[in-house]
Amino acid sequence: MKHNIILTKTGKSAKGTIQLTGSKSECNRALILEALGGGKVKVENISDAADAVLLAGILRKSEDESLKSKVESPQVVVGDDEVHEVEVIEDKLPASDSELPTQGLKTVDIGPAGTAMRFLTAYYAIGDQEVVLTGSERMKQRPIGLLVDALRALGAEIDYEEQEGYPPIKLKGSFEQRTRKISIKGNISSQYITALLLIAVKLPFGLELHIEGELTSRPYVEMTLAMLKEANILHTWEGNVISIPNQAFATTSLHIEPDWSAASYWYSIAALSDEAELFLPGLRSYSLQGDSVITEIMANFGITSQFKDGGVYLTKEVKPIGRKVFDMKECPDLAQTVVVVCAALGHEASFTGLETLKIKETDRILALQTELAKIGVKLIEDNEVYTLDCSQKQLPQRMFISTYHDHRMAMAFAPLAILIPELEVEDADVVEKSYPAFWTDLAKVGFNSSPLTP
Ligand SMILES: O=C(O)C1=C[C@@H](OP(=O)(O)O)[C@@H](O)[C@H](O)C1
Ligand SMILES: C=C(OP(=O)(O)O)C(=O)O
Repeated sequence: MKHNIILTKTGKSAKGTIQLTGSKSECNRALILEALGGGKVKVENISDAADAVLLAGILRKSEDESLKSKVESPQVVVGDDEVHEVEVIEDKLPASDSELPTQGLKTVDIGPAGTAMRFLTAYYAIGDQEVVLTGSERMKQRPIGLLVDALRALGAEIDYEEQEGYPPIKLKGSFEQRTRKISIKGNISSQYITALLLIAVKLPFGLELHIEGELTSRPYVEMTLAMLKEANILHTWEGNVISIPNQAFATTSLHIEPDWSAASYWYSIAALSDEAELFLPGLRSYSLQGDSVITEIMANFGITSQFKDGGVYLTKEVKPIGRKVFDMKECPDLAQTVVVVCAALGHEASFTGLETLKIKETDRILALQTELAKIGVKLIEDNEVYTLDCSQKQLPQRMFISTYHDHRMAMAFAPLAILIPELEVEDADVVEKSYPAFWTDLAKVGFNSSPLTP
């Protein structure tokens, strides 16, 4: 059932301390490494993001007490209308200390979790059990063909259950490595590349991965290699070739940093407020997450980020907005945040690097265009450059935001409640995918969200 809320905000200042949950991206990688690590890799500060909790439930022992409250339920609601079930044979989940998946799952429903879908595809491809991997209706429209082709070239047997190139897929559990050298296009999703890099160390002959053409979302590949390095897995990256030999994991604890993509909504709140004094504990200036670039982007909107006391302080100074062009290729998950802030402030900026947005939780370009039209703002494409036209901008007294099963649509538009007296947000639970505490955190700085009774 979808729950809409009415969001209002008292005053135009935002002051408070917000403890963000762990990074979904870091956590998903850490969980795969934990599962492959033969008991050597531990994960600290697991994220509350529903996508990560779901992945943990699939990969970890069900008797793991520390996770029990989060993973025990056989059904996980993950931000859309569907309830995704993790189906288990023999009532047993694969043990975290198993080196490769050897028993257990028959059908795994990963819901809307794209990163987890891609990582599990590689993980099960080299295992020895037959697994059907499926997901939400949207997941069945998100391409996986390039990753499947790469895994098949390595020696995996994978079939499509419905549409060629898309989930659901059947992984046969009969891997025999044919080659160590494969190539993959880099401009569709970096998640395919990360998926291959995560399993590389388990390939008997290792991996030599050639990235063809442009690499999108590059910081996510760097995050993967940095986390592998924390587990003592070494690599070389020369030109467009990344090589990882077969190696053993060292005993490691991977500590998950707070989520910088989630932090971006606090920057947006600060940017739309007259006054802001926010503290986000745990965030450091050096981060594995490329989305920490939000500090630089938001400096253009008068937001100062000061790193001290083990976190970041945000303050706001009203000043003219400097930058006109924003390239989002390395930080696609920030695109909605920055586009909405510019639109709300009537700043006619241009955006590049938005190509991958069409294949995420929804077609984010179309979703942005549709919702921004409600405040009279256009997002116009010309040769892959998207420019805001704010000439007809008009903020209404009440606005309804459609969220399209996309957590980032809800979170990017929510700060508009600072400027619009009543904001109705569709399907508020959609935020659970990456930031379940979003609405309760907003309440700490004067937002009020009340459920809309049908
Ligand atoms: O590897 C990751 O953790 C992610 C990579 C990015 O995807 P693409 O590489 O498909 O752009 C990003 O949008 C996603 O939210 C998380
Ligand atoms: C694109 C995203 O996630 P995923 O691809 O993991 O579904 C996201 O969190 O914005």
